[in-house]
Amino acid sequence: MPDRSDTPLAPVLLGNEPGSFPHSVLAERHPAIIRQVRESFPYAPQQHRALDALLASCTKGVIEPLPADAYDGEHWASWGADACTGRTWFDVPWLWSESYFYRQLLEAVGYFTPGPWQGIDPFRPSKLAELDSPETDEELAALDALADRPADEQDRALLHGSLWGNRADLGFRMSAAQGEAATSKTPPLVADDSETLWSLLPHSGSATLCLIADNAGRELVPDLLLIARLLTQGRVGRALLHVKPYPYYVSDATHADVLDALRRLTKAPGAAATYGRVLWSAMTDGRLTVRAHPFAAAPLSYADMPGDLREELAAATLTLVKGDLNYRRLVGDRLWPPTTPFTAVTAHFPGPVAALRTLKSDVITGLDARTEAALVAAEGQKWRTGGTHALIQVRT
Ligand SMILES: O=P(O)(O)OC[C@@]1(O)O[C@H](CO)[C@@H](O)[C@@H]1O
Repeated sequence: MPDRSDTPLAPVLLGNEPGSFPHSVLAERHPAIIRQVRESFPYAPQQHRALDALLASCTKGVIEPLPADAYDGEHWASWGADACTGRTWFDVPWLWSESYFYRQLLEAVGYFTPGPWQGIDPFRPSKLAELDSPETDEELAALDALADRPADEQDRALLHGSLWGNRADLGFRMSAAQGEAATSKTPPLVADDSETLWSLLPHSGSATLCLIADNAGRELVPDLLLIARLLTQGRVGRALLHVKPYPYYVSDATHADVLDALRRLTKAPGAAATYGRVLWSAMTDGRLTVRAHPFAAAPLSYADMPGDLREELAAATLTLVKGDLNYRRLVGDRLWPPTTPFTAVTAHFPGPVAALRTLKSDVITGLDARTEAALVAAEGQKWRTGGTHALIQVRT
């Protein structure tokens, strides 16, 4: 396995280059998210004023500190707040800027302030709409036909459901054209280590799986279906589902979203309800546990994870890391040459790890030179951010 120390560090992504994808997220997507949040609930004048102030700060101003009594002030101090405060949002690491934006957005709507708005998720209306959509009905109905297929086909379908479910993230839809297909000249999967993934989960009933979730709604539903399948097939004996401690990156899953998705499954007709019951009983007997570690919303790479989380992930047979943002945190939010070995940039991870991700940002590693050349020849650099390609990468 290539060692991390053999791999020169690539530049950290910043948002200060006009025309770049990170710049467009800070300059266009964040103001659009503030607009969306204003419309999500009848917020009071002081909340609108706080949103005005955040809009001014994040587009034309500098990074402001959290309130002195913020419950997580110490976390943010240890995550680099002092070094970033007073600088523009465009000049600090992009990952830091984005993560802090969501923290300040929740501050503005009173999510952490004792009172009637405490704990009200500004993104819940859009998450619920997605869960209630006809597309979700169709996806769940497809489970009925799947039940008659051979076991390995069912495994594969549910793995791919979880993988491509990552395309359905609500923040991403604000800036990407929907429905674009990968060109016929380039494969939808740019890397596929799924055979290795399955070999790590034999039918022994003894494996522990950690799944680090990404989005709620149409991504979390197939993630839960995959967990149910792995539990019923004995490929996994115990599963830990890691979600965010508070609403984040528009549609990221929280514990409340897990419960909404689970209720959606148990109330559905046909096979979907059976999956729902499997998950319900696994939660009640302790085979499926939901975790919301503060580090899940940290603006840092997983290389910097704290000891308690490291210990938990070290004990897992496999950790499945879902989505684009988690991929950025797994390999480091850097402009790596695409052929940089995935095994080298994930050498820090405490145990076997698999990334399931659709490509929605510039960060990419682990491609072979031929695949990269074919992608560039067909699409320029659009394949990196368009969400039309995906990968399954494993480090054992
Ligand atoms: O993690 P996810 O939901 O797959 O994607 C998150 C995302 O939409 O947000 C970031 C930009 O804000 C990008 O990394 C990525 O495109």
